Amino acid sequence: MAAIKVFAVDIDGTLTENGGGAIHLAALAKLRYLERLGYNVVYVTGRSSIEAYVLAVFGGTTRIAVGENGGAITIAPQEHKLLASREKCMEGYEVLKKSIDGVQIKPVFPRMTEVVLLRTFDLKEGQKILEEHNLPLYLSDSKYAFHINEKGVDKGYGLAEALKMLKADPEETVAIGDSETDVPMYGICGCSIALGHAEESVKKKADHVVAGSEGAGLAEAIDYVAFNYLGVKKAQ
Ligand SMILES: O=C(O)COP(=O)(O)O
Ligand SMILES: [Mg+2]
Repeated sequence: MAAIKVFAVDIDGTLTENGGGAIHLAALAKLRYLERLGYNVVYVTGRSSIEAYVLAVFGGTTRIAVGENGGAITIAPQEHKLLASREKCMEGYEVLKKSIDGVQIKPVFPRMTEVVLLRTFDLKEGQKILEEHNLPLYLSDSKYAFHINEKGVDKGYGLAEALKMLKADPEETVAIGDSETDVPMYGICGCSIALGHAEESVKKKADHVVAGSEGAGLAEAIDYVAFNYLGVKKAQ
């Protein structure tokens, strides 16, 4: 593993204590400390990139925020790098709405490159319908929402763009998350960690799994990296 420079951190279920979004403060304190030590802590989330950017500002971490499941990167209040088209994703939404009952937009903060839906229908059935209509889109489940994104646009793609801005390499990056939407990050990073409540299919794709969940699991993951990759000695 190359020397670590960046921590790519998911938000919901990883930094937050519950589905309601409450931040695990001990984990946030550790992230801010990592930033003080000179590491870059970058949020990579299905939330809006603006929410993640604001969290980075108030939390004291790197002000490059990957949101919308990799479709949007916010680097300043008025500066966003858009990696996908919301219009194309809206086409998929219109098709799904006509084909399946219960397809509803989730009332989240505005999105620039994707569509966010309530988890109120069968995801596999939805994906089948997108394929039947030859739409270059895919559905994913962060456990907090369903996302319609353009094929090829995922957290790994968005993180890779953010790392270019930091002049950092994926090999020098640790990815920490809790759901299937984090797996594309695992695939490109030098070290990947899944939290304890993640599904087996997600844990299998990670280099390491911690016991703790939501927030506490992130704090445990940071300790794991510190002791195993940053040369920090465990107190005897
Ligand atoms: O899907 C969302 O809205 C948020 O999920 P994430 O922060 O776990 O990616
Ligand atoms: Mg998550």
